[in-house]
Amino acid sequence: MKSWVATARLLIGLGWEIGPGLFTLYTVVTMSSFISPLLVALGVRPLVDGVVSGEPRQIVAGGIAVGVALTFVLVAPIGYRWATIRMRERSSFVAERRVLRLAAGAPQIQHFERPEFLDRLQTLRREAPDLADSVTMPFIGLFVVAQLVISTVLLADLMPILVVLPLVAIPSLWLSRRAERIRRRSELEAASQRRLAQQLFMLSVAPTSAQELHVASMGDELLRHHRDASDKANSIAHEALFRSVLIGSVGWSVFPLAYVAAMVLILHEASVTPGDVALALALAGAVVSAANRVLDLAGTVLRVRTTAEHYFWLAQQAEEEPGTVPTPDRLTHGIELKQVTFGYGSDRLALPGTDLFLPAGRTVAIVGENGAGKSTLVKLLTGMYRPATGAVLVDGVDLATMDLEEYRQKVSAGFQDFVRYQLTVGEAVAVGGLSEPPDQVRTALTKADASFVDTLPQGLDTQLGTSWVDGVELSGGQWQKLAIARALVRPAPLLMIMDEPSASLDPQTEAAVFDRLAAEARAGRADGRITLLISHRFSTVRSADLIVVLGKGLVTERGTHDELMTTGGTYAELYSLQAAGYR
Ligand SMILES: Nc1ncnc2c1ncn2[C@@H]1O[C@H](COP(=O)(O)OP(=O)(O)OP(=O)(O)O)[C@@H](O)[C@H]1O
Repeated sequence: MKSWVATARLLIGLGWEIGPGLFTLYTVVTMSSFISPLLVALGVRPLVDGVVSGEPRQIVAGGIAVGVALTFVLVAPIGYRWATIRMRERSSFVAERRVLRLAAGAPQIQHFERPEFLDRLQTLRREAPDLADSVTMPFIGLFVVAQLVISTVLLADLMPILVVLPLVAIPSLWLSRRAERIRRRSELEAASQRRLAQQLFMLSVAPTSAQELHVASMGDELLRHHRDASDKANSIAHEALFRSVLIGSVGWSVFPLAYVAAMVLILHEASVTPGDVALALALAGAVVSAANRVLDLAGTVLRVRTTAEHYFWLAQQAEEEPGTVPTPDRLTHGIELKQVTFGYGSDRLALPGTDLFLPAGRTVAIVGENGAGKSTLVKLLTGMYRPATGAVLVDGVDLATMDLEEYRQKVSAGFQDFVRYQLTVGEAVAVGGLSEPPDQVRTALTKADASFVDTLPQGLDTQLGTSWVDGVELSGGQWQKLAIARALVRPAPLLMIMDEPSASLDPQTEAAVFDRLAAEARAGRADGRITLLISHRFSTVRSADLIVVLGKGLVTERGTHDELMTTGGTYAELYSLQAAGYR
């Protein structure tokens, strides 16, 4: 029952978000289409009996009811069509926004790693328009039930035994539920194949992958995989649809047969008046219309509830008790990982009980081979992921207890797999700190050595991305400079993370950017700012206050460049190897 109420609340909330006026109008015109058959049934008995007995009051009352009903029949469809078109225009966007909020609004992103989350998200995305189309369902449901009850009372008034007629619908409803369960299972089974087909489609049409695909002539191969994935998804869905339609049809063939039997019973009754017969016939319309609605609704209600269940499930995964401990304005001690374990679901832990101390006011560089766990460390330090055991302590306070929204306002990060925002240049940088004043964008671009922006057709207002008519495409290094600028928009973060920020930069630019980052780090020293650099290029990390070597998620060496060179471990070996390459 609780989930029905929650579904009804979700639908009404969606309707309200689409627009209170439109929602109300849509509800009224939809419900008015139910009134007419009942009014006809109610009006026709006094009308016919009045005509037979010559009673004018009965004729007038019946005539008014039938007249009003006919007016509804004529006017309601016009309003209904208009309101439906307007609702459709808006509803899919509103539903899509709800899904977006679920996907993007969570404080952490850990759930994105789980296939079940992605499958449900895919299913919800496909079915969200259904949800938005059904916003009036809670009211319609009540109305249809009322219509059925009134029709039943009127039938019972004619002949008490007919009160059992609606009960005939129970087995049909039960079979409908079974049919819906089959469909729901198949949707989830097919979701991963649909997701695969969608990914292949996006890969084939994305300009970023077009070059590699064409050089390798992978078009036909991708098409084949796309066909396989969509065929698998379709065959799962078709088989389930066939079974559910079969079960549903068997269920609903019982009801019309029962009604025909009831009509025969009424006509055999000796005391019936002509008005009674007219009422029974008119009620056939009302009951059949109500039964049809119930039939439609039963399917829709179950389908919508299934969709709503995905929504609630996803909301539950993304939701968590927000921490309340405020983030300090400056760091005095530092950030510490204490016996942190973390894995992505496989048996192997990316961080198998890691201890690491990042002292306040220092620049710390982390180096290590591919897969050593450097980026995973960043995910935990930014609070995107939570340790399975152990803790990340910020000046001694467990990050899990802190207000993550506030903490992230004080963290800046540039990532190796940065986003190429198809916005204007100014916007693509400003998203790094939306609450910062606009002139910070210019300052950040200068720090990131992104003077190329001044040569673009509209400077900061230049649209980025070739999918726009006047959009400009940048080189890999220019995109990366924008990503670095984005990370520098916040002038005074507590933690500044640069995860492989210079892979696409030429050596001079890289040196210039690192000089500026070092100056930034010095400027933030008094506030205890920690600058964390992750790089495979050892020349860029040698000036860091502390260098940490990570191996299989554990700290294997730590010290300054000179100390590590003297020790003669992995760092010294790799540094010498890289340095020799440049000689
Ligand atoms: N999203 C993921 N799902 C599953 N496993 C992952 C995921 N991301 C990383 N891993 C695994 O976690 C381990 C650490 O990966 P991580 O990306 O942190 O390494 P890294 O040191 O940053 O590597 P690189 O230098 O190649 O960027 C690796 O074994 C990797 O396979």
